[in-house]
Amino acid sequence: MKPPYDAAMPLPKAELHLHIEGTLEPELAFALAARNGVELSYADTEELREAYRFEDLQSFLNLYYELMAVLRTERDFEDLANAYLARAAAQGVRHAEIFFDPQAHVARGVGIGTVVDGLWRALGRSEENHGVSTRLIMCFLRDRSAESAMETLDAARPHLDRIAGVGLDSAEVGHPPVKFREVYGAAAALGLRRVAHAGEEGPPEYITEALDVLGAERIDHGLRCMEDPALVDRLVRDRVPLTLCPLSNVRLRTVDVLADHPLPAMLDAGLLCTVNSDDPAYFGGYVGDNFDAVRSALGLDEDRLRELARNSFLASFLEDDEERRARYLAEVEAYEFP
Ligand code: HPA
Ligand SMILES: [Zn+2]
Repeated sequence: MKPPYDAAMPLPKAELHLHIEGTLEPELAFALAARNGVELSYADTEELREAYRFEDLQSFLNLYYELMAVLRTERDFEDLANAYLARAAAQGVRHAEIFFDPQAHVARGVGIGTVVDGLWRALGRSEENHGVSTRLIMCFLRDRSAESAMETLDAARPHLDRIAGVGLDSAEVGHPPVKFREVYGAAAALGLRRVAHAGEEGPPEYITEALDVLGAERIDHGLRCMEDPALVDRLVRDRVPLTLCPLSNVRLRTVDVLADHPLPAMLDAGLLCTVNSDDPAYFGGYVGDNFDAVRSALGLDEDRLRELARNSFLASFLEDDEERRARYLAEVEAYEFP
């Protein structure tokens, strides 16, 4: 068992926006390809890394879905999750709420049971092995049909004891939240928490819809709320958390350069912002790297960094374990910057 708090650790934080498939590092992709006899269309890790030049969300998603072909067995998902948890722990992550994309696996003939059981082999022992508490959030792919989302929720029923909530990801524009009204209603009736990607590439109206139609409790990204002052007022008033991913925004060209990122303006506006890594293997850094990058590019001071860490625990789904949340928050307040 790891000690609960070590002053030599980085700033304690929760990670709330992390796609487990987006933690597939090139080295692990090649190792799993070899283990499973899967042919990749890249000669080596260097050639694969060359492909990590994205124009937008879709160009990233194309590679993200392609590389998933190497994930086939429970052990693959276990190894993937353990690799992430070890890296996250080293960057101060104490709690992680982890997305996974079952439809992308089921479409390749890998059942949802393989995915959940495999991930759980790592997550179920994460506290002992990594000192990180976890939750699992099942995402629906918004560029697939509403019927497919509902089938996915049905297929997940035997596994709901290990799934804390549902989310919505993949290609945003043209796939408004309203498309998923029914499945979110069904998820709520099953007692699942609800989050949704909105306002990454899509317009501010998608954020409003995610709140009003889907009952989203957190907005993933939400960057484009800044185009609508009335929406910002609402998000501030209702303390709706936003899970921002600064390095992702630069890599997917939502923001030109990190120095132009609206995070400082969003914090000044009183928004409950958190900093996360999204797909760290693809976007050049894990959550601690995102903290370091915004610290240097945006000149955030220690009070702001502590606020971001505090927000991450306030925004987390730890309502079922308030004692733990209080412990994490105390660690944030006690943290001494080096
Ligand atoms: O950043 C993202 N946005 C939308 N869908 C995703 N699926 C993985 N990463 C992302
Ligand atoms: Zn995301």
